[in-house]
Amino acid sequence: MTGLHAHNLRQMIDGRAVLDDVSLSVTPGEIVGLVGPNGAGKSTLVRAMLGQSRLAHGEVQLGGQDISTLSARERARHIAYVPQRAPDGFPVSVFDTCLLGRTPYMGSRPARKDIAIVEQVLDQLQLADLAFRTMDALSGGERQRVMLARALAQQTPLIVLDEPTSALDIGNQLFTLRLLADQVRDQGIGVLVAIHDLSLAARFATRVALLHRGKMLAEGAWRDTLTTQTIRQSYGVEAEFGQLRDAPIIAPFEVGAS
Ligand SMILES: Nc1ncnc2c1ncn2[C@@H]1O[C@H](COP(=O)(O)OP(=O)(O)OP(=O)(O)O)[C@@H](O)[C@H]1O
Repeated sequence: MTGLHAHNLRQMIDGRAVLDDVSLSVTPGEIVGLVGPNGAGKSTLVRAMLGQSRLAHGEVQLGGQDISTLSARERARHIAYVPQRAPDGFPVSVFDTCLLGRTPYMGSRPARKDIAIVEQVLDQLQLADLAFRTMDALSGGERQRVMLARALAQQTPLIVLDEPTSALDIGNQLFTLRLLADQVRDQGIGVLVAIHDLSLAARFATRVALLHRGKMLAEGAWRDTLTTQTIRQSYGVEAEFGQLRDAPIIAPFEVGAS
């Protein structure tokens, strides 16, 4: 059971279509970058793809099965989710928060293997020094990195992340995207990441999907998806394109272009 496929999703909120005939897939070995302006429907689509939404139309399939027919435990063995906002104010240690990622595999208590995996992930994310701090005693960026650690500890073939770099400094943004790219290359996992930074999306995503007002405006290689015209239409800005070393740079210049 691997690929995640959303077919023709339509979701209504207060009589308005917040997702309108949206299809999107993520399969092992790729990073799909989901971009679009505020309110475009990225988080709504992410939640729908996790099987958490009531849809007016369409279906989400995980490995060919309707995701809504799978138990929470089955889903959690296949998809790890990093939410947009890490919950704050709960006095649980970083270590125990990451251990929650092992829940889909655990009985009533963690096995030695679960502990070892959490230790390894905390080392990998350079969070070992914070392991016994409680989540409510962390900065916003630290909490966000712990949520990523929890997802990695889940060891799933798919990871879905909703703006995992929004609270991170530039070093940790790069570290996070590189780490995801390495996991895709070395472990063959599939990643769906909603992200605002178009340069990072273009640089790290194997495919980019641009959502605008609940519809999929463009999807494919970043050069085809993120064009002067699609950025103008969706974000209302004039963007300039450049390249530094091998990295594409997409910078907004003028507002009010739509
Ligand atoms: N519970 C709700 N009640 C009413 N409207 C909602 C609700 N949840 C989401 N919406 C609306 O649905 C639309 C899509 O929201 P969503 O959070 O998916 O956007 P987004 O692309 O993730 O935005 P952002 O980049 O700001 O995080 C928005 O117009 C939002 O106001």
